[in-house]
Amino acid sequence: MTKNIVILGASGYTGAELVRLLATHGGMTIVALSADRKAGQAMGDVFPHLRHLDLPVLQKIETIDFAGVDLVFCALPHATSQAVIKTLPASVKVVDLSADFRLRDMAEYEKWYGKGHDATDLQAEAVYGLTEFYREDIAAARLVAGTGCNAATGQYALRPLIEAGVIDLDQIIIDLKTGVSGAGRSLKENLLHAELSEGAHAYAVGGTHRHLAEFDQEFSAIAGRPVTVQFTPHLLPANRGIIATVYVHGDAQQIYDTLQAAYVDEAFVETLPMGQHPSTRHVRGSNFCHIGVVADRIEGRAIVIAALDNLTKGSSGQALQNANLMLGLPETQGLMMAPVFP
Ligand SMILES: NC(=O)C1=CN([C@@H]2O[C@H](COP(=O)(O)OP(=O)(O)OC[C@H]3O[C@@H](n4cnc5c(N)ncnc54)[C@H](OP(=O)(O)O)[C@@H]3O)[C@@H](O)[C@H]2O)C=CC1
Ligand SMILES: CC(=O)N[C@@H](CCC(=O)OP(=O)(O)O)C(=O)O
Repeated sequence: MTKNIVILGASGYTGAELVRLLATHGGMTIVALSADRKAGQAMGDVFPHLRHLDLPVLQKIETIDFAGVDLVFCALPHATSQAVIKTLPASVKVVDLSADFRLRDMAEYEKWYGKGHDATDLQAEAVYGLTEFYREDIAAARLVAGTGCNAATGQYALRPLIEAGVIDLDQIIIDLKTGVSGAGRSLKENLLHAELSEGAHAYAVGGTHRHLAEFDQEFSAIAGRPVTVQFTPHLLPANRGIIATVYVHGDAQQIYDTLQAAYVDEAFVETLPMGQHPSTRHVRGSNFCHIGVVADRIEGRAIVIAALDNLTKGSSGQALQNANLMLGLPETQGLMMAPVFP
């Protein structure tokens, strides 16, 4: 018996990526797909790369019957997500891809997202969705909050190092580059080809990116004291992929050994041999995160580089990994595809 699945926001990038992943999963059946402006259209017309699949027509959320549904992937914008999830039957498990349930401190949510939370009771039960670090809680959860894609990349590089106490907690710089699909499919002037191609630029400079709230929350919890990192994202003229170059103070070999030991049994997080470093090209379309460590020429400093695909390990792949756990399926089911290269 396969599990009955609904994808809300299926006409967006992460929703479409979920459909792509579920096409070969084998243990989940899509029973409904939602859209807003594109409701009424066939998924294969909205996304011709999915044309070969036999899929339900896109429909408005309010017309979906959730009886018999095992799990909902909610790939809606922030704020819309919480308004919808709080109306779902309590029997339905939910993996939310938005930021609505990531932050435990509601004052922090209001500070970074500009409005109060409308589902604080649900927030209190939500589990943060970075699978490798919350595995047991995720398996038992009804509601899992997918992480920010930039936030995931930085955390894979840093969490084991903060936990092991092998880096200076007050000297962490995350310099991150991301492809444009992280911004979603809606039309925005700053995402036009002419604004993006043939160049790269920083954004949210000076500690203003909302994923800092996730870094603050998670790193401070691990360290048991406030940890504030410097973080600057850059937009690349690429569709998929995130690469974070993280500057830390600590012994490079010890840093390497710590990361290697932390991830040696993980199916999706690969620590490259010491001195090698990753590329977004080698994780594209896959659920893998590659991590590399290089000693800096300055004694006592190291560079840790992490790369993943924002639409797989950074969102939809992570969401499916979590859903597998929540539904009692093998964690890697439907996710072991090799990256697309070149
Ligand atoms: N893109 C990424 O790499 C990542 C995204 N996320 C998060 O995942 C979520 C989805 O992102 P993404 O797929 O990129 O976004 P898109 O903008 O590509 O898609 C948004 C989806 O939500 C639907 N939608 C928008 N407004 C409403 C509404 N008021 N009521 C009902 N449906 C609505 C859209 O329908 P329609 O188009 O038909 O109007 C579309 O299906 C967001 O919260 C995002 O922050 C998280 C990590 C990474
Ligand atoms: C390229 C780009 O714009 N990327 C987005 C992050 C995408 C993501 O993780 O989304 P949410 O946190 O919104 O869910 C950004 O940096 O704001």
